[in-house]
Amino acid sequence: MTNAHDVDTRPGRLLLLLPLQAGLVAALGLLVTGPLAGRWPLSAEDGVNRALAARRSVPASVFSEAMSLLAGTGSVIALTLVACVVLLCVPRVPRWREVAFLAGSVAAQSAVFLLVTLVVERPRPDVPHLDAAPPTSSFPSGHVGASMALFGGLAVLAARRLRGLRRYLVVAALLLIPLAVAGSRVYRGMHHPSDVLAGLLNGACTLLVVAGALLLPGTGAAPERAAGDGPTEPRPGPAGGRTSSGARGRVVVVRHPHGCDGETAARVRDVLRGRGWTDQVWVLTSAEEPCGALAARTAGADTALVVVCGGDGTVRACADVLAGTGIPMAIVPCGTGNLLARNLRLPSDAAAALREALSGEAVGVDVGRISGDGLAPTRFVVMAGAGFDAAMVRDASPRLKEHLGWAAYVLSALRHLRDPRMRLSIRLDGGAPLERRARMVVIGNVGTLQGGLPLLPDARPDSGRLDVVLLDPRGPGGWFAAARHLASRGTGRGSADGRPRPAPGGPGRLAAHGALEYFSAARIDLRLARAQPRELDGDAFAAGTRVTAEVEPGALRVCLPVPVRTGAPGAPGAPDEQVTDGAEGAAALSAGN
Ligand SMILES: Nc1ncnc2c1ncn2[C@@H]1O[C@H](COP(=O)(O)OP(=O)(O)OP(=O)(O)O)[C@@H](O)[C@H]1O
Repeated sequence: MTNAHDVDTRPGRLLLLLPLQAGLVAALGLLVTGPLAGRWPLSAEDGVNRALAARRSVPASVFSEAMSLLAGTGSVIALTLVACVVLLCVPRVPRWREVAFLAGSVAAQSAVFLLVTLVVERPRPDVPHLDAAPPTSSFPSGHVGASMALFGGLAVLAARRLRGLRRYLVVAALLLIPLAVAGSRVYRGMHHPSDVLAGLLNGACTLLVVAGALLLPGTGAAPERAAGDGPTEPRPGPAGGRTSSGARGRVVVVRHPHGCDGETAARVRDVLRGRGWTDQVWVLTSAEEPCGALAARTAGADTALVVVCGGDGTVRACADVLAGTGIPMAIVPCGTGNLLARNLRLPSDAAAALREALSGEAVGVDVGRISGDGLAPTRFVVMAGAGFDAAMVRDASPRLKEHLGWAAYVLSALRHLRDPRMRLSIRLDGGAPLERRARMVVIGNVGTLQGGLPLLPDARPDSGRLDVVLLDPRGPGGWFAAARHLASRGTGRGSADGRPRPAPGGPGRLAAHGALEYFSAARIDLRLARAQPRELDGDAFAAGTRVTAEVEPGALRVCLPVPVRTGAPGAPGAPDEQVTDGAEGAAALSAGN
């Protein structure tokens, strides 16, 4: 549990470690030049310098000169300035905190270095020098310390931003630079090996201290605000009136650590504090507990709001706990698909979504309750599926998801285009079973996929019903017709076959030459002839033959911005054209109208 109040003073306290660090490096320098001088391994250092000086070559000298130039004072200042300008101008939201970290690390390292050289005096190695020797002590190496602060600092930022293989490659490449500078300085006869080790140590310690002060979530550094951010004063919000002391109640923040990185978490924390939610309890999700300890945190406690920082899987797991409790949920989209957030028209930026949600109203949204063989009763908020889409979800590579986002699902889908059709029977609201063949069956609470593709054009999160689509394309022509139908609905262009018509001999509505069949019901019972892969809100579940889904109208209170738009975005003439304002609109959605 982390309380925002507990961490306010940490940055100041951590920066106090810098003088301590200067003292330690200076003490090390005094040891190296005093009692330890002449003892192994320091006694071997002159030999190393002499051996390198004796083996100098043109390529090595050119390389070492380039490295020394790169780590020179002028280059480090210029590169730091460029990096800071890039951090401020290139991302959508200026990265003030990262700028402060980088510039602060470079400046703090130099300050510690200068302080140490006031105390420690060590002559340069007794070999020919390839550079003019600066007046400072040989211990520690300023070039190496500066390059560690700058390139090591960039490595820290890259490690926070990048994912997968790219992260390791970039971080390794950046960390190699100070090592190459260290070797170059010894090669050029400018430093003993222990000088460059002390430079590396000084740079690394500076990074640790400054990162601890400025980058860790909850360090209480100046809030980072996007352009157009609202005022920081607490405003009327979706839930949880103020206590007598003026503060709001407790907010539990559920954080999927992979999707919601440290910086996003810090922005979420800042937005919440700016809106008066100072009593924050943070819980982390895990593969085994996709909503962390949310149930324990909300059981019996006075939780006024739950903020979910994750993708649809995390939102689903939290919704399963919160449905029916009345505790409102705010969604901070941090996943790959974020389909519920998209369908509810929340901004894709995490902090912006939270700000808008907190400025709006908590309204009732339907959830689906689902069970089956090997599927313990649980809930979903987006879509549940069996067949093609579940196989696609199951086989999407996590690594590709990290690099390509939802395009990874498209690649996975291509592998399953030729999967065999399923035989199934479907019962709607306890009616007679309908026998069908299909490649995929999807039951949806909302209907729009990535790119505005309306898989279930009539689905609305407040309809009090669930929508169903069966996909049964025959051959490439069928797939093309289905794709064209969905795409034309997505862009608002109707096709000749675009109008769904009643299915002959059943309650469904056919479209795309019969490749798509739509239903709607409050309860759906599915029987599959053979065990099929199944998915809930983008997470694969065990294969099985039975699925029962039932709607729980308005069971989940979700904080939505006002004006409230309802319906499937992108569907022409569909409810997404409706825009209602303020509390009235929220109330209408809440009532499932
Ligand atoms: N700390 C964790 N480490 C590994 N897996 C986790 C962790 N926390 C949650 N998970 C798993 O992540 C899945 C939920 O991920 P989530 O849906 O939030 O992200 P996503 O798949 O990227 O987003 P989306 O569903 O929007 O595409 C669950 O299957 C859960 O078991």
